[in-house]
Parts: sequence; C-alpha cells; structure tokens
Amino acid sequence: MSSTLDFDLAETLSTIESASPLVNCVTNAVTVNCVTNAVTVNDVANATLYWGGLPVMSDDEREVGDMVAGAQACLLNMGTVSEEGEAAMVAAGESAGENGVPLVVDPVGVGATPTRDRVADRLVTDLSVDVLNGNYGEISAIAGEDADVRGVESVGEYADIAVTAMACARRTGAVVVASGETDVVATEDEAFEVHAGHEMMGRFVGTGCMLGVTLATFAGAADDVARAALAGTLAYGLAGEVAADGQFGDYAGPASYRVAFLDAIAGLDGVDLPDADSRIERVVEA
Ligand SMILES: Nc1ncnc2c1ncn2[C@@H]1O[C@H](COP(=O)(O)OP(=O)(O)O)[C@@H](O)[C@H]1O
Ligand SMILES: Cc1ncsc1CCOP(=O)(O)O
Ligand SMILES: [Mg+2]
Repeated sequence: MSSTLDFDLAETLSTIESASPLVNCVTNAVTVNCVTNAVTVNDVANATLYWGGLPVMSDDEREVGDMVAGAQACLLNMGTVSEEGEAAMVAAGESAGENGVPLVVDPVGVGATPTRDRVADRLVTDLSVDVLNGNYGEISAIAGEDADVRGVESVGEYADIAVTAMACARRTGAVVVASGETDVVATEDEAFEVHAGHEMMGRFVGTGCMLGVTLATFAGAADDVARAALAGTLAYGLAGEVAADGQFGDYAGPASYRVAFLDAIAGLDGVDLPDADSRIERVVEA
C-alpha cells in the first residue's frame, strides 16, 4: 500500500508546471491585493501562478459555481467574510463537491468571533472539504478545543497540536494542515511534522493565505490529496527558507523578504533541495 510519504518533490513541482491546474479562489480583500507592495501584486493569485497554476478570483454567486465546475481546485478563504462572501463560498463549495473538484478551506479568524465560528462550522459541516488549513489557534477552534485567536493570529501554546489536528481531521473528514513554527499535516490516521520554513514567513500578512492557495494548487495537480498537502506544505516551507538564505535576492526587512519569497516560489523547481525528504516526520499514528 503506497504511503502518504511516497512522493518526489522535484517530480511534483514538474507535474504542476505541466498540469497548470486552474484554481478558483474565493478569498479575502486583504491579501488579494497586497497594498504594501508598490506594484499592488495579488499575493494569493501570484502564489498560484508561480507554482505553475492558473488563478481565477471568481467570487460572485451568479457565476462562481460554473467557474469552479471547470476548475481543478477551489480555495475558500474566509478572511473578510461578508454575507455575500459566505453565500459565494457555499455556492463554490457545493459546486466543487458536485464536480469532484478538490476543495481547500482556510477558516481565517475562526475562534475570534461567533460569526466566524458559525461560518467556519457551516463550511466544514455542509461542504465536502478535502484540505483544511489554518494556524494552530484556528485548527484548535474547529476541533472544539481551547484556542486563543486574536483577530486572525494564533496566540498561546498548543503543545498537542498534532493530536488536535488529527481530531480535526476526524471531525471534518479533511486532511488538516495546522500552520505555525512547525507545520503539521494530519489525516484521521496519522500526523506528520514538516520541518521547513523560516521565521520571516511570520512577519508579513498573507503567508497563511498563500499556504492555502499553495495547497489548492498542489491538490489540483495530484490524485492523492494527503500527499499533495504534504508536498505543498514542504515546498512552501522550503521556498521560505531559500528566500531567507538570500538565494532569491537580498532583503532589508519583511516587505522586501516577501518579494524574495514570491521569487523563491517561482524558482523552487530550479533549486537543489538535497534533504527535502528528511524534513517530514511522522509523529502520531492511530
Ligand atoms: N516562526 C516561523 N518559523 C517557520 N515558519 C513559519 C513561522 N511563522 C510562520 N511560518 C510559516 O508561514 C506559513 C503561515 O503560517 P502562519 O503564520 O501560522 O499562518 P497565518 O498567517 O494564517 O496565521 C506557514 O507555512 C508556516 O510554516
Ligand atoms: C489581516 C487579515 N484580516 C482579515 S483577513 C487577513 C489576512 C490574513 O492573512 P494570513 O492568514 O495569511 O495571515
Ligand atoms: Mg491565516
């Protein structure tokens, strides 16, 4: 039986380039256009493009179901969720379920307000979610455990996050990616720590949102969602590392690091990553 760990990262990156999956994103207004950047680039859309996917940011209830039906993956990001946004996310998620399109949900800020708790609960209950990605606080909130989420940031300690992520996977039926200093990828049966990333990735807004679209892009070019989630989480962290190492240009702070990070995503398939396979550790097995 093939294991979740059976993937070759270089081959995965090349598959995405050739598959060029169309990824529909119903996402928030904060990271869609990064106002801190002179060229007002779209972080979420560009992360998709730089991995080799094709982004489309359709979020109108009149068309989103049709757009998702023709896509290879769909991301729902509830960062600035409005009533219209909630209706659009449900329409997009229902279309994904009806058309067998991998669905990734980023429950941004769940645990911070009753509204976000309700919307997140509706998405994971009413939709068939393939991958759920959130920070430690958000995943703990969905698992029904103590969570401290200030705005959209996870605060506090989560010593058992791997066990919590597995509980969240059992509750939702999704592969769960709990992001933080060490990312955890969990299914109902096992949990892995992905030892990759850099603290600079936590110093600008949008890295969780960009992780979500990374997972959607990888899932859109794969036939195994759990393996795609592991590969995407690993690739994302490695891109953060090689950007921090200066391999994609010097940087003076988080704003210029963000540009180097985007360049690292675009160029990761050309970087030698000799120890990539050793970065994933199975930490819990049911
Ligand atoms: N201190 C850190 N060290 C290494 N990687 C980090 C750190 N902080 C964030 N990251 C990475 O940045 C991405 C976003 O994580 P996180 O900040 O938890 O999400 P969010 O922005 O949704 O709160 C994840 O891939 C995570 O691994
Ligand atoms: C600050 C903020 N507020 C609503 S959505 C958002 C962006 C969250 O981005 P990330 O989850 O990647 O930090
Ligand atoms: Mg986030």
